[in-house]
Amino acid sequence: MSNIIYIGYEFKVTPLQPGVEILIAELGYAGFESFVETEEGVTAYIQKDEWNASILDDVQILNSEEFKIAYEFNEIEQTNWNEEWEKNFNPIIVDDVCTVRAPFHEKPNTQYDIIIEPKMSFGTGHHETTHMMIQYILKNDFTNKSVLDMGCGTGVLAILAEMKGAKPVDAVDYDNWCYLNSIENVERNNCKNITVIEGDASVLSGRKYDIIIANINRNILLNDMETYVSCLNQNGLLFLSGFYNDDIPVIQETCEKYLLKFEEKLERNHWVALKFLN
Ligand SMILES: C[S@@+](CC[C@H](N)C(=O)[O-])C[C@H]1O[C@@H](n2cnc3c(N)ncnc32)[C@H](O)[C@@H]1O
Repeated sequence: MSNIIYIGYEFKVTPLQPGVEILIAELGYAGFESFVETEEGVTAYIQKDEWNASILDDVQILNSEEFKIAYEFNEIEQTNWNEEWEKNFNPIIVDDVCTVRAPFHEKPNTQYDIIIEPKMSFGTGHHETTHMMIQYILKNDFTNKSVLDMGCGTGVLAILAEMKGAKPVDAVDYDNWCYLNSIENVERNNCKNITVIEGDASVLSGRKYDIIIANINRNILLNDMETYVSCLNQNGLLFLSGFYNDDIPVIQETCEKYLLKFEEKLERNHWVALKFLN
């Protein structure tokens, strides 16, 4: 990884909160991979290969009158992500029962302890959508269920699914770096029932699952919904996240078109996660 070129954006944000929190969420969905909070705002990183000149066009907070945001960007060669993460990645605890932490953090007392070497993949539990998907996995029965984690990022949701008794579990991501990072994290957590697959919805043909978890984004979910539903067993569950409250009608309408039944909504900071029954 050491020779990958990144573009680093240094944002100065006033007022700092909730400006930085909203900005990070929006940048994550624009394709930025990692964030380091600073005294004045946040520095966000994206691989040069993923960057384009209109990368910030959909980041709405930049046009908001509530926040003053200035930025500059530079090309950088980042060589020591571990050191960066060690300084900036705190463990998170979900509902007092599940900790997501890095290998260098102390072992917690929670029932579930997930160790993630986050490097550059989305999925440390810090994002609202990951947090809500963890909550869904914690409160639903995964024992002996076949599970698909679509858009697995670090593999965190697949790992928790296995810890909750799911098997077999497929973890799919189209990003090569996420694919490799998920394999590492699956091994690090001694998971035995997870297969990590590199690809998009086209790799799903012919596969069947009792539960599908997909934390991606509105457009990919809408685009691939038909495929997901075709892979879902009767009475199977579909958990979706990666979109905002405002997106619920279009997501729900698409799910209902494929005869899924809406069951539950979770919400954090305008982000939502939905549960559907087949
Ligand atoms: C929002 S992150 C979620 C990561 C993790 N599941 C979590 O909950 O934290 C979305 C992930 O989906 C992957 N992704 C985006 N579009 C995809 C597609 N069409 N097929 C497979 N993976 C995709 C991205 O590479 C990214 O890792």
